[in-house]
Formats: sequence, structure tokens, C-alpha cells
Amino acid sequence: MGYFLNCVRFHVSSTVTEKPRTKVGSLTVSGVNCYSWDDLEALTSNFSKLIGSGGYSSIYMARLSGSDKGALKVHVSSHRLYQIFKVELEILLHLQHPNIVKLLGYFDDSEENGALLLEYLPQGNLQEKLNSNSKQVLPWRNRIAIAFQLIQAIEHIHEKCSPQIVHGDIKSSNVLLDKDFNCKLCDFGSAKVGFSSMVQPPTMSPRSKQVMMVGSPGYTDPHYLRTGIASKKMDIYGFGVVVLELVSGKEAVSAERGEMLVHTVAPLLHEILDSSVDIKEDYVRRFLDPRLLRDCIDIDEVKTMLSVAALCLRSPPSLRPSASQVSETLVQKIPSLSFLGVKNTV
Ligand SMILES: Nc1ncnc2c1ncn2[C@@H]1O[C@H](COP(=O)(O)OP(=O)(O)OP(=O)(O)O)[C@@H](O)[C@H]1O
Repeated sequence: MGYFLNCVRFHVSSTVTEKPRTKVGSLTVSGVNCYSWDDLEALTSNFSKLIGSGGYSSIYMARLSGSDKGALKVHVSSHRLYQIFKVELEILLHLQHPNIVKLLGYFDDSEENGALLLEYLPQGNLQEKLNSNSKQVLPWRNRIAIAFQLIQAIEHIHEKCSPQIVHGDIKSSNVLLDKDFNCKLCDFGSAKVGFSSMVQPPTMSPRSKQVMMVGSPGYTDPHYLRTGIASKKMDIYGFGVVVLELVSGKEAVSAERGEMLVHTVAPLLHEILDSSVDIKEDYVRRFLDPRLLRDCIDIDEVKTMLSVAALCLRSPPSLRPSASQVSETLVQKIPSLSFLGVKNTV
């Protein structure tokens, strides 16, 4: 894990202390509200309820009209955080997809303070839901639906919108869940926009290249870590890790031992990719989340999920499937998806 020391990840203060100046009033831009700082103070009862925090922001509960709730993602008092906010704002202003978090409004002082008002997802993030301490065990049918919906979101940004977008940080804590456990991809602060498949980092010294690289331990494509070249295939790699988490219920990096899930599971994935070997049911069951053993699960569905993960994690990245190929495989090989009310748009 030494290489993550090169990655820029820092935690921001979880409280809002100074009042940023406001340059905008409450306007409506294509259905998205533009708020003043006073509006945000009123919506969040003065930032009284923190519901999440990440490397770049703090997220507060917002009360909208009636019983509607929102989540206010705040980036304050830093030029660097403001740049991340601007990237996410520009992207969310132009994205509309049922499996991507919806932007309701924003605050922007054009200097170093910004905030995004997002739809509130009451079931929190997938990482918490899969955590062994979670009271509720996420059933198998929800897990395959989440995998399918996540790849639909990725397919949308990679292949169906213009300009195309690479998310750049696909991981289970960036998958939010609504009340029915539908997936909503969030956190576009690391995204790259406007190229068809691949973007080279700008020419820079090896030292500065290291400083620019961002990654989440356990999810980052080794090819990206080596080269700094962002591509759609890095999102496919992150998706592969999320599928392993969904099947095993294990974390991408073990909290106890620091081991990466992709490393622990590598021998099984090699066997799966080697089509001459028929994987024994026992071997697959040993990897399955033990909390699911009471569920009536079609073991072929588990094998399909694992073989999709194996393909998504292949190196070099050119060997990995596209998002639409993954979508197609899931629809063809997991018949129970059709009973979940998941819309087949393939
Ligand atoms: N719309 C939302 N509804 C409910 N909870 C949310 C919402 N948005 C974010 N959260 C919570 O806050 C956490 C952090 O959000 P997010 O990933 O967007 O922040 P970040 O600062 O970009 O984090 P990082 O880049 O470190 O992943 C999420 O994992 C989730 O638990």
C-alpha cells in the first residue's frame, strides 16, 4: 500500500466556521436552484446535522419544503476544494440518470467556497450497508440489482452522454442507496470530461505527477497508478472491486490486516478466467458472504458475478470489457434481474 502515500487525500474540517460572502441570489437555472449562503444556513438549521464526510467535503442534512430532505455537500475555504466543487457542479448540471445522484441546487461564491444541494439518499452508502456491523444484511437480489444499476450509470457517462465522462473514483462509499436500495452513483469531484476514451496527464515532472494522482486504496487501477493516464477502464476496474465486495461482503482493504481484496481473491479469479477449469461450487461458496448462506442463491449467478469481476480487473486495461458489454453479460446471464423491476435498457 506504499504507493498510496503519493496520493493526495486529506480530511476537511467537519464544521463550517466562517460565513462565506454571497454573490448570488436565489435564481433557478434549468430547474436547479442557485442559493445564497443565508439560504443554506436556513436549509441546514445552521449546519446542525452532519450526515457524512469525505476527503473533500462535509455533508449536512437539509430540510426542503414539506417533509422533503436534501443533502448539502460543502467545500469551503480552500482554492483546491473549490476547484473540485466546480468540476462536480459542471458535471451534475448536465447529467440526468436514474442511477446518478440528482443535483437540486448549489451555492458558488466564485472564489473558494461552494456547496451542492443533492437529493437525500436515506440508506446511506453501500460500503456501510455491506459492513459486517450493519444490522441489516443486504439480500442477494439487491446486490445483483445494485451491480446492474451501477454499470448502467457508468455506461451512461462513458458511452451515452456528450461529452463523455470518466468518474475516476468508483468505490462502494460513492454508491448511495435510496429507500428501496436502488443505486445512485455520487462524487464526481475526481471526474475527467471531454475525451473519447483516454486522457494523458499534462507534461509534468515525475514528482509533480505523483502529487496530482488521486486514488482510493483498494480500488485504484494499478495501470493508472503507474502511468497517471486516466481512462474509462479505470472505472471498470473500480466496478470490478465493488462487485467483489457485493459477493463477499468484505471490504476492499481489510481494516484488520490491511490486505487488499483484489489480492486475496486473485487465485480464484485466475481459475475463473482459465476456461479449462470448471470452478467447484464449494470453492465459490467459500468466497460468498457467509451472511448470505441462508438465502436461496443460484450459484451460477455468483459465478457470473465473479467472472464479470475477473474480466473487469484484468491487465492491461485493454483486456477489460466496456460498460455496455458488462451490462449485456449481466442481463443475459442473471435471469433474476428481470424480476427485480430493473429496466433493461440494453
Ligand atoms: N446525497 C446524499 N445522501 C445521503 N448521504 C450522502 C449523500 N451524499 C453524500 N453522502 C454521505 O457522505 C459521504 C461522502 O460523500 P462524497 O463521497 O460525495 O464526499 P467526498 O468529500 O467527495 O468524499 P471522497 O472523495 O473522500 O469519497 C458518502 O459516502 C455518504 O455516506
